[in-house]
Amino acid sequence: MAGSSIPGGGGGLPLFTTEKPKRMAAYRLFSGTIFAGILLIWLYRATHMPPRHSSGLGWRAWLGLLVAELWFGLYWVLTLSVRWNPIRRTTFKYRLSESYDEDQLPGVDIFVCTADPALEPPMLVISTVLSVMAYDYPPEKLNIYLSDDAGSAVTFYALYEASEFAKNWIPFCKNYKVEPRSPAAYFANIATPHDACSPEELCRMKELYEDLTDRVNSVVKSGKIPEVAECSCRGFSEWNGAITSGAHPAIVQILIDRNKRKAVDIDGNALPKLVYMTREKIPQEQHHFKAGSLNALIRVSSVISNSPIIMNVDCDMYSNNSESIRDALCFFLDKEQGRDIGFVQYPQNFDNVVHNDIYGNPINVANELDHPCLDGWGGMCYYGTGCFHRRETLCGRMFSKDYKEDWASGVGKAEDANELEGVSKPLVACTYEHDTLWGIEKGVTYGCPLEDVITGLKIQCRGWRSVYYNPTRKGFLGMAPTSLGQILVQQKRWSEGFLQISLSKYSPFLLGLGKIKLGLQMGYSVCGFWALNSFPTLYYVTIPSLCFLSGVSVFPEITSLWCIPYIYVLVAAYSCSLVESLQCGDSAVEWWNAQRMWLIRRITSYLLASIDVICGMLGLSEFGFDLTTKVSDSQALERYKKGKMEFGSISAMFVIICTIALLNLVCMVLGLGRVFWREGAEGLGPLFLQAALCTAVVAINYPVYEALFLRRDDGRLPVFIIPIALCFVSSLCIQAM
Ligand SMILES: O=c1ccn([C@@H]2O[C@H](COP(=O)(O)OP(=O)(O)O[C@H]3O[C@H](CO)[C@@H](O)[C@H](O)[C@H]3O)[C@@H](O)[C@H]2O)c(=O)[nH]1
Ligand SMILES: [Mn+2]
Repeated sequence: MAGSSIPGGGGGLPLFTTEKPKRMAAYRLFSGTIFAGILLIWLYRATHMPPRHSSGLGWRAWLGLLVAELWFGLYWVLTLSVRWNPIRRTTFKYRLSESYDEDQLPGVDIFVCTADPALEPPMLVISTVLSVMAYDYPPEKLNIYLSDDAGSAVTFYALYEASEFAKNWIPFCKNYKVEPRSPAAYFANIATPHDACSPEELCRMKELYEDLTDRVNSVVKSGKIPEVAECSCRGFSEWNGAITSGAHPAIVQILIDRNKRKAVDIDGNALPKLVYMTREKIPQEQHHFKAGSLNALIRVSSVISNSPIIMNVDCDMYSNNSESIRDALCFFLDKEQGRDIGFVQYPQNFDNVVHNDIYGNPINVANELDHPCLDGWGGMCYYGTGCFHRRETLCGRMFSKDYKEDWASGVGKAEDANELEGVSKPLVACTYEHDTLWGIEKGVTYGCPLEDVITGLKIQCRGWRSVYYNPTRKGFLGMAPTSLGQILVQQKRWSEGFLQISLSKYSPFLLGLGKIKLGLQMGYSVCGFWALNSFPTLYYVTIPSLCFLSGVSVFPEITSLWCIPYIYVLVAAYSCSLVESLQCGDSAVEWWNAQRMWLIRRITSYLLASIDVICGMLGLSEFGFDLTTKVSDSQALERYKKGKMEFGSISAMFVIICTIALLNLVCMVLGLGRVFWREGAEGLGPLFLQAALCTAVVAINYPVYEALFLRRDDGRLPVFIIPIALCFVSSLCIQAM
């Protein structure tokens, strides 16, 4: 069957629509007034410079603040790009099924990546695998691949158990229209049996799941594969030699093979194909982390199923909506508007964040505003998980007007599983990519901690559009890290990756010149320059406070008219941000917590990221990928639920946080004391804005003081950090006085 034999969208009707919200004019006007305020602030700074040889901090502080305020203002202009032009997409799945028979739908290859059975428990991994196996989609068209970078027999065992469990789980999901289809998530939340499902049926399923959990977890604990399993699945024989996570041969095992008679569920329906893969690893060869495994998956799947659509998820990101494939296809298969759509990205949402999360994890504003704006500029970025791609796009194809996708390609390959395994193995040998374009022009790009974003940008520069789709029932739910240390490490990886991209030849302004819209280039740069916010922010939360301590005024006096732009810009920008958060579904507390996290991230993760990028450009360091752990101990979890910040193991970043928190506390107390003691309330006039800034920094840092002085649990900050921080604080204060 040729691709062209498939008819277009619903008898000519579009398979999706795009809407623009009204009332953007008011917002744009409002932004204009803020910008006017920013201009006035710049003007004030430029025209009120204290004389050069004035005493103390005066003019040097002034100059620094000028640079900081210039940066903040320009950065704010960048952020307008992710407010200017939001759009909203709606799909029509019924039209898709009206115009395509089930057997005309394209094949879909789904990739799941895991890298460490200790940080990513096998039960978590297989729950994700089961959730994507149970998509509402013809199973003959569905192929699931698990890449295990650790080459762990235990993970393989878990996948083998999952392949057996799927025979019960998939019909259960489909018969009773269960949501979500990750068994872990489903059984964790279920209060009452599903309407259509009898209590006995539910009970039976639950028992099967509990048995599965017990078996897998006991193997995880003992590390020994049961003999029964070894006998019934020949794949285990691959683990005969000495295998470690850093050194192992290539293994490809097809666990469910549609050509086998056994590969049906308990109702006799076909099961999706299920493949386990681990790339060959030897210590002296680069393996390129997740990007490397995705490229290996692209090659292996090209010989086993070669579906025209590829979707990939992280192992902790289960499918929460069984219709996501059909939704995504509404974009690709729309005859008029779908031809140049290269990928469809779903938002990242989290399953494990609690209400009023202390880390401000809910990223509703990003999901409800920033991303729809990127989409409005024709290019949501690729976030590495929860994304549907055309295989061809991912493999480097340029968009051209006469390109026609062969949606029927790949289906029904009838080769023997043993043969396919044999053919695939050499494709994932660690030398396979030598002298090829893999990681450069083909597949996911190497050499950057944000391989996904750079890959997405390149695809857009090859002429493809991308789409952001955010349905009411979330497509995917993942796990957010719930300790401060973990979050800061993750944020460092991201901001470092973004900055690296922005300063390289792949910068959206260079690579995208003339290929993507200016708004999109700016949109990329909002995250692209995250890291550079560190220096001005650090400056802003130290120098004015130190000046306050020593009585040097660096802002206009409260009675001066020049105060108005400062107050207006601050009040307007912050109230706007609060209103946006509330509108997008965050609570006020979450907003406040997110502001704190902004400050903390900027002075820690972003700072270290900037330093690392600079060192990297000088050839002094190389990037690594610190995996985010998906397990947390039960006490830490309790503390998280109670809204206590979890500091955990000591890190240099915590020293910075404490230093800033203590510095501002000292400056606030001593500074206010000095003013009132020497000059009384009037003395505050010239220093009012500084006092307010210093007090705001103190107020937002409350959880830090709590963790330093008040808490006694294991998640608090270790006491010995206080003298270290105080050393820094006192030396700064002495210099300022
Ligand atoms: O050598 C590696 C390292 C990681 N992974 C997998 O990559 C995924 C993401 O890793 P994780 O530690 O969970 O990182 P996060 O910070 O949570 O991931 C976010 O950030 C990454 C880029 O930094 C993106 O690739 C992810 O999609 C995005 O969810 C996981 O499935 C890992 O198993 C590998 O397969 N091989
Ligand atoms: Mn993750």
